[in-house]
Amino acid sequence: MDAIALWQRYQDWLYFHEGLGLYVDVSRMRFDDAFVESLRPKFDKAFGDMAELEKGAIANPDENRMVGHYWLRNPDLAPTPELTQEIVQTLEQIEAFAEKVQTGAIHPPRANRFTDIISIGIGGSALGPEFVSEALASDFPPLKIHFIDNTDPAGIDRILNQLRNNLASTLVLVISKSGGTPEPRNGMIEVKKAYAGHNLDFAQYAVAITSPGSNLDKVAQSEGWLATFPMYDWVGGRTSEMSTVGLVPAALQGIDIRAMLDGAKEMDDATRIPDIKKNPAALLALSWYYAGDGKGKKDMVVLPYKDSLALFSRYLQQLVMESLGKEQDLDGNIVHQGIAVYGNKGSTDQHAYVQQLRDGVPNFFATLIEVLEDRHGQSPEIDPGVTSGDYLSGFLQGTRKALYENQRDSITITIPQVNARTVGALIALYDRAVGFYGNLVNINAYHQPGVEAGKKAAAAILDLQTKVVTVLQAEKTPLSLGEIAEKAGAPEEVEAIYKILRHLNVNQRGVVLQGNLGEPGSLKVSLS
Ligand SMILES: O=P(O)(O)OC[C@H]1O[C@](O)(CO)[C@@H](O)[C@@H]1O
Repeated sequence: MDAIALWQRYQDWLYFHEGLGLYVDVSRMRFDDAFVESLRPKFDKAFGDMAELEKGAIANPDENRMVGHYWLRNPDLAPTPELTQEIVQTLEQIEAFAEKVQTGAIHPPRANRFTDIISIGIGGSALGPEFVSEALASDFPPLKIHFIDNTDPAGIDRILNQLRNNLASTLVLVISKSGGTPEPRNGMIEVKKAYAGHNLDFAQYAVAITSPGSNLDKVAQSEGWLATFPMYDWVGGRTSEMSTVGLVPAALQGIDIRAMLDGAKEMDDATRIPDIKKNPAALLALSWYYAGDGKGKKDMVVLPYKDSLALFSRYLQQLVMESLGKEQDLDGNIVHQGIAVYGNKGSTDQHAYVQQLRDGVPNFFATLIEVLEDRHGQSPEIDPGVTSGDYLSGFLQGTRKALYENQRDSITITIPQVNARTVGALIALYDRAVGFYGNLVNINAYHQPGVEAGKKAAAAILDLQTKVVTVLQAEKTPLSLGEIAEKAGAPEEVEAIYKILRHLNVNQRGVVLQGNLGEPGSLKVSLS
C-alpha cells in the first residue's frame, strides 16, 4: 500500500474518544474487510456475552463467580442494590482513611505522621499498584510507597534497609485477595519481625486488604490491625486495580482515584458499543486475532513512549497472559491458547531488542503507546527548533514506519497526557479487550488453573525439605544422596533433594556437603 492509500486507511480506521482525547490506530494491522466480516458473528456473540457478564452472569464458570470489575467504576451497574451500596461505601471508607492518614488524624504511635508505605502483595495484588504509582504518584507524594512483591529474602532486606530509619512512620499494606498466598504471607511475617526488632507494635502500622474471612483477615482481626479493607470475590486479581487493592495505595499517595475511576468508566461506556469500528477494545481484540490467527501465533510487544508508563507492559503481561493462557476452551477441547506479552518502553528498547523486531523473526506485533504532551511546561531546545520530546515523537513514528515497511504490524494508542483519567482509561481498555478476545477464542479469561500446579509443586518441595532434614537429624554418619532419598521415602526425588541440600548448605543451615561439588552424585551429606 502506498503512502496515500495508507493515509486513507489511517483515517478510515482511526478511533477517537473525544472525552478522553484518546486515539486507537489499527491502520498498520494489515487485515482486510473480508477478515473483519468473517469475525462479525463472533463479535456479535462477544458483545452479547459481555452485556450478560455486566449484568451479573456467572462469567467465570469454573470458579462459579460473577465478574464485576466494571461495577467498581459504575456502581449503579452492580446486579443488586446491596452490592452498589457496598462499592460506594468502600470507596468512601478508602477516601476517609487516606485523608486521616495524610492529615495525621491517624498517625503511628511514635510519630505525628506516616511518611512511607510498604506494600506487600504479588501478581494482581502488586502489579496494578506498582504501575499506577510509577505512572501517577507525584515526585514528592504525601506517603512514599515501597513494594515487596516476592519472597526473595534479599529483596525484602533491601526495602527494610532503605526504611530502617523510617520504620516508626511506615504504614504496611498487606494485600492478598485470597489471604493465603505464600509470598505475601512470608513478606508480612518478615516485616512483622522487623517491626518487633525495632520495638514497634506491628498491629498499629498494619492494614489488610483481603477477602472477608480469609486467613489474612482473621490475623488482622485477632491482632487488631489499624484497618481492614474488603476485596470481593467477583473481582479477579488481575482486574483489581480499581478495587481496594489499587485504590487504597493510590489514595494514600495522593493520586486522584475518582479521576482514575471516571476515566475507566468513560472507557467502559465506549467499549460497550456493539460495533467493532466504534469500539476501541473490539478494535484491539480484532487486531490481536488477526495478528495471531486467533491462536496467539504472534507475541504482543508493548512499547509505551513515556518513562512513567514503563510498567504498563509488565501489568499487561499478567492481565493478558494469565487471562488468555489456557489449556482448554470452554467446551473442554485442548486449545493451548494465549498471547505472549513483553516490552519495556520506547525509545529505550530501540537500543535493545528492536533490531530483532525490524529484521529478525517476524513472530510479533507491536503496540506503541504515544503520549502527546512531552512534559508539563516548556522544553529547552536540543537542536535549533527541536526538543527531546520531538526526538521521542520522531522515534515512535520512525519505528512504526520501519516495522511496517518490513511487514511487521503495529497498533498505536495515543493519549493526550499521563494523568489519572487516561491511566484509568487504559486499564479499562485492556480489561475489555482481553474479555472480548477470550470470548472470540472461547476460553474462560477469568480463572487461572495453571498457576495452581506451580504452587502445589513448590509446596511438595518444602514438604520434602522437612523430611530430608529429619532423616539427617537421625543420622550420625554422612549419607549419599541416594541413601537420603531412600530414607525420606522419595527414591525418585534425588535431584530435588540434591537441590534442597545445596541451597541449605550455602545458606548456613547446618548442612555439610563432602566431595566434589561438580559431581553431585558423589557427595556425602551430614548435619554440622
Ligand atoms: O491476591 P492474592 O490472592 O494473594 O493472589 C495474588 C495473585 O496470585 C494469583 O492468584 C495467581 O498467580 C493471581 O491471579 C493473583 O493476582
